[in-house]
Amino acid sequence: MKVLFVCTGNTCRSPMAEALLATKTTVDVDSKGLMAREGADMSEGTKQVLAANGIVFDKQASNLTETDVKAADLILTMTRQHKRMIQQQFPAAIDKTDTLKAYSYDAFEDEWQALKDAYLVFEEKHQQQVSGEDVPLAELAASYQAIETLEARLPSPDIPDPFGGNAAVYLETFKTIEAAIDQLVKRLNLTKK
Ligand SMILES: N[C@@H](Cc1ccc(OP(=O)(O)O)cc1)C(=O)O
Repeated sequence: MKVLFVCTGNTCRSPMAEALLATKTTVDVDSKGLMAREGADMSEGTKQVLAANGIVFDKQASNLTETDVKAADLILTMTRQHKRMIQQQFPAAIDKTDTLKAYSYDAFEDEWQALKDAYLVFEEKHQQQVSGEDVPLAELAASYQAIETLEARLPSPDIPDPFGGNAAVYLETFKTIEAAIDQLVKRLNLTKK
């Protein structure tokens, strides 16, 4: 199995994900950027946070190609925008592309289900009102409020770019990615090193 991580510059987030997965498991892994400067070194913050966590890793940035997309079994992006860009450029990759977080945490299943249920309740009340039934406005408002509350609680699947941030920002990004990678290892039942 081949896992491919994708971010913007291929100098911060996707190299961290690649380094972590390569250190923890025997799976075939690579990383690419969507707007990378070909040959660029990893950012200083990335080098430092990897070294501080005992990870020996080196990488030169490069851009995602059709060959990479074809060779990968699973393409995991750092944000929903990366996912959309890949799906636009390489429509054949749709079924094997997701954000790292949503895929690793199995798309936050419980939270999504609660939100779907809340939409159904709201839709039903709305339909009743449209078809002339006497639905109290407060009831309609309350079911809409429930949707907003659940949406606000839904964790974002995006991992923001630490580029230009200080060591604390890089460490936070590293921790977020490491937690997601640990989930990924469990979900895919990968062989640990
Ligand atoms: N591509 C630009 C900007 C950039 C760099 C890194 C970056 O972070 P990441 O590698 O996590 O996408 C985002 C954008 C550069 O190399 O300077």
